[in-house]
Amino acid sequence: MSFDKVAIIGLGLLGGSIGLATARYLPGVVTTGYDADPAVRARAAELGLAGTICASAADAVTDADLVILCVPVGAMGDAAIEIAGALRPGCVISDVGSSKQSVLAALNKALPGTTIIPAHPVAGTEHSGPDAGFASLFHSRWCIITPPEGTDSALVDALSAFWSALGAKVDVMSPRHHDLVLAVTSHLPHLIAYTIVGTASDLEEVTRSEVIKYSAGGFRDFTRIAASDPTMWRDVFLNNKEAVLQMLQRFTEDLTALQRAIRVGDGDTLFDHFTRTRAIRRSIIDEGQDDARPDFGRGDHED
Ligand SMILES: NC(=O)c1ccc[n+]([C@@H]2O[C@H](COP(=O)([O-])OP(=O)(O)OC[C@H]3O[C@@H](n4cnc5c(N)ncnc54)[C@H](O)[C@@H]3O)[C@@H](O)[C@H]2O)c1
Ligand SMILES: O=C(O)C(=O)C[C@]1(C(=O)O)C=C[C@@H](O)C=C1
Repeated sequence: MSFDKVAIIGLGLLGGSIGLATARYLPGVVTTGYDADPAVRARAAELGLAGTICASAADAVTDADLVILCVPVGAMGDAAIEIAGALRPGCVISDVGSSKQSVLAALNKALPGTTIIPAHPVAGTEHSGPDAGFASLFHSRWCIITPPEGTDSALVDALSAFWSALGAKVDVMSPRHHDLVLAVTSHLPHLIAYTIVGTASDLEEVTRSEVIKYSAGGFRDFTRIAASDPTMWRDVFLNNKEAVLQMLQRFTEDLTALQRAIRVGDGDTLFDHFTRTRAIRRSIIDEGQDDARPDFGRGDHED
């Protein structure tokens, strides 16, 4: 089976990119879109982010066989409540949220008896809004599908095929495991970036203009991440609290160990640690997981 009519709720970076990618790679699929913000709906219509931009969420989902919620994770429940009475029988509900356990719980609560198959394309940039979307966002990126136990495998296969058609590589895992893995690979790095950029801007002996003027490679990369959408990331931390706190505890212990090595002049510990982390970076590149596109994530891309 495959999905012929896809409704996209939330037309920012992710929703817009899904609409553009569907038009490009699945031209036979009909798309509808809705965003709670009228200005976003108007811009989405100008940019052609979906075939039809609807005036209500209920209108957008009426004929859909797949609905993808592309709103901040804290807004998933409300977005689902808005479409509850308008879904046609057999419609599959999915999403793109960065955390999965709380989203699944919110969707189950709002849409009892509906087939819910959460997903998370691990692809994005620090930009948000309808102008940030582009069709190639998902190329060679992982999309993690987290079906609840007992989900019809034909529907999971159909959702996998949809994401593969948009260029993604698909993996399936439990919502709980997803949240633990992403806590260390995505959520903690964002928290660290938000912290270090804030720390640098609060220093008394180093002026803010010096921080901006002398921000060489390392700090500059942190500022890119720290420019990510505040609403999205507030919601991620509030919704993946336990896994993030678990990883943060472990990180703090490891940071303290390196702090001690610096204080006591233990060069071997520092050297061994840096050698191990360099090997991890090299294996990411060997697996083709590095951004192949020059300047990807800095606002420039091939579209
Ligand atoms: N930005 C990334 O890098 C990235 C990557 C992967 C997944 N995600 C996830 O994708 C989701 C969307 O993120 P984004 O970057 O596209 O955000 P975005 O800010 O670009 O777009 C979100 C849109 O949702 C709309 N919205 C909010 N509440 C709504 C509601 N109840 N009904 C309809 N529309 C509503 C907003 O008006 C906004 O236009 C989030 O859950 C995020 O965690 C983001
Ligand atoms: O490249 C970036 O700007 C991102 O932060 C993208 C990123 C990530 O951490 O990898 C951010 C959040 C998402 O849920 C998925 C992808």
